[in-house]
Amino acid sequence: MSVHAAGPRTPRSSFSVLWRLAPYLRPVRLPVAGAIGAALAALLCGLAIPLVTQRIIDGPLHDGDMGAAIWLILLVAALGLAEALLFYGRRKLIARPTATVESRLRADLFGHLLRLPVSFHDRWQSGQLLSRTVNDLIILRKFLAFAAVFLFVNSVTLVVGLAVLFSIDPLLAAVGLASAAPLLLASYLFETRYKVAAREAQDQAGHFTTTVEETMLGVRVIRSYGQSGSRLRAFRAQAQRLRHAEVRVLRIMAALSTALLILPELGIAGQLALGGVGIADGSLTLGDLVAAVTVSTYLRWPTECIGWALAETSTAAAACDRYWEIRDTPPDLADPRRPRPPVRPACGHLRLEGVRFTHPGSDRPVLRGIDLELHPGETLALVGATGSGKTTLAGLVPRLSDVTSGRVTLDGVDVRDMRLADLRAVVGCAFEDPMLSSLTIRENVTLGAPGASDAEVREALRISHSLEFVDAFGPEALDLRLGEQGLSLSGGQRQRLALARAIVGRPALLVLDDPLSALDLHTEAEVEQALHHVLSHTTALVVAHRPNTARMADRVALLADGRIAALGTHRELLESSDHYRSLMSVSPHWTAGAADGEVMSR
Ligand SMILES: Nc1ncnc2c1ncn2[C@@H]1O[C@H](COP(=O)(O)OP(=O)(O)OP(=O)(O)O)[C@@H](O)[C@H]1O
Repeated sequence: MSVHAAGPRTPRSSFSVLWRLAPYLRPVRLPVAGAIGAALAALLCGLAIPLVTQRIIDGPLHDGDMGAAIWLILLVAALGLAEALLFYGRRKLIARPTATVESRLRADLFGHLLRLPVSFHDRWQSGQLLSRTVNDLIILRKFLAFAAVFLFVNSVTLVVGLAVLFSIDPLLAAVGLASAAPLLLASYLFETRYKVAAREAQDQAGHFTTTVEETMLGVRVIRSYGQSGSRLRAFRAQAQRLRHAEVRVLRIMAALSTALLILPELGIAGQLALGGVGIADGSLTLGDLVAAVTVSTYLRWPTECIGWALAETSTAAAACDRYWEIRDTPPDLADPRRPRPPVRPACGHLRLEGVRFTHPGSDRPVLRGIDLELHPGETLALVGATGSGKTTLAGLVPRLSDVTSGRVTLDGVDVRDMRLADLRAVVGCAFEDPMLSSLTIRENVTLGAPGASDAEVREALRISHSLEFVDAFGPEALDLRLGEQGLSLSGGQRQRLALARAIVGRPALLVLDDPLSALDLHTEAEVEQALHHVLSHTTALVVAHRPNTARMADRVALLADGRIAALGTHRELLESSDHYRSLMSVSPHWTAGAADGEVMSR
């Protein structure tokens, strides 16, 4: 089970984190600029309304000229309508580019995840990856569509609004400014706390997703061990932690919002008091006071909005940080700079030379110097105690991991010098855990050989003894979509489909990691018989636990203490190696008969 969930990295300012999105915004800069332009135009319309109101009060209304007033009133209505239309235009313009940015970020993240080594996926919780691929990118899209635009536009609104206030009356403007300044300071101070809380809530959401995902995938085990109650308790505890984290975020936001609400009201009250004195001593007109209060009221929303936008910026920065945490992990299984062309036709000549391997994060080498050669067309069974490193060794051939030192060559070419696509076209793999996707049977089988014809698919299904149960699904069986992870099939059926997938492209080299473990002995023997026919033309490295599989091989390599402890035919090893005999559960006096094919159990 994967367990890793990275914490926040060295804190950096929200803006420097979010700046990394710039390359994604560049291609959509025109509609984004259009949306910002529309928002600024809407702001100008909104700010013009109090100035026209001032004119109406101090002009036509003061003089009793209703004819002139009508035109100005119509202008106010037109400005209001234009503001609403521009508001609509902004939303329409920003929707498509931000959705485009979101989908590009997601595609790049997903592509990167597929290039990251198996060891990365072993360490990371799948729920964390899921929540970063889905939730965090939704947060980023919403930030770009709303908060980022509002932050910019409302900052401009505040500056322009204060300038308008100063043009009406400097004293009233100073009162408005005095109420806005502490708000900006408070917003800045809240930002750091908010960012930490937002990051914690996002990490908790990732843990939560992991729990739900693991529970759904392991529902059979949970039910069969009567663990539903304990899983529910664990789920509730996690939901509680998520709730606490989210409540913390909301509390910080509530405190900030309260400050944002109260201070502008106090400012407007101050303006009314001072304005009243000004009108009384004649230094201010009624129109000036109405215009100043209207502008201040108008500025309440941008002020409030800046606080909200800063909080959203913190949330988005935390999501962005989580996104780049994965993108910054280097894919260690990249294509070489100057790939060597694959040998054509491939012979399947495999050599392991001085191969050593230590799992990342471990200090204990699993393989300590493996030298092994598989001649073209040869089948070699790899045998060893559980945990001896058979799967690890088999995974080095298709480069699921790379050797720590030494090298693996295929037809004389180091596999690290080949393009991954070229390598995987030559090497077919089947593992004990047959991962099937929720695709059709045909798509699952032709995963590594997309051009395979129906006849080739059916032949692979026949060899893997899958044809019978596949045909039982009906005439359109190949187009039948499997349930998630192939759960609508039995374990043995899934293994047989995975085997068909490995052999359908007739690869030059097959790597089979105990792919028949879920079959009954009788079916296994039949599949092996059919496989034997295929393997006579193909080089095969077969991880084997059962004597039947080992007996089918031309040679057997015994892996112990990270080295090849014995190499020979099944019969030779039965005679020469106590360790091999004990692994094959054969007593010494059985060896000759066993080698000739008598029944042995695992
Ligand atoms: N991702 C990993 N990180 C650290 N150690 C690992 C990792 N995967 C496997 N190991 C360790 O490497 C060793 C070899 O594991 P491997 O799965 O290759 O053994 P195996 O011979 O195939 O076992 P089995 O027969 O039970 O399938 C084991 O001790 C295992 O605990």
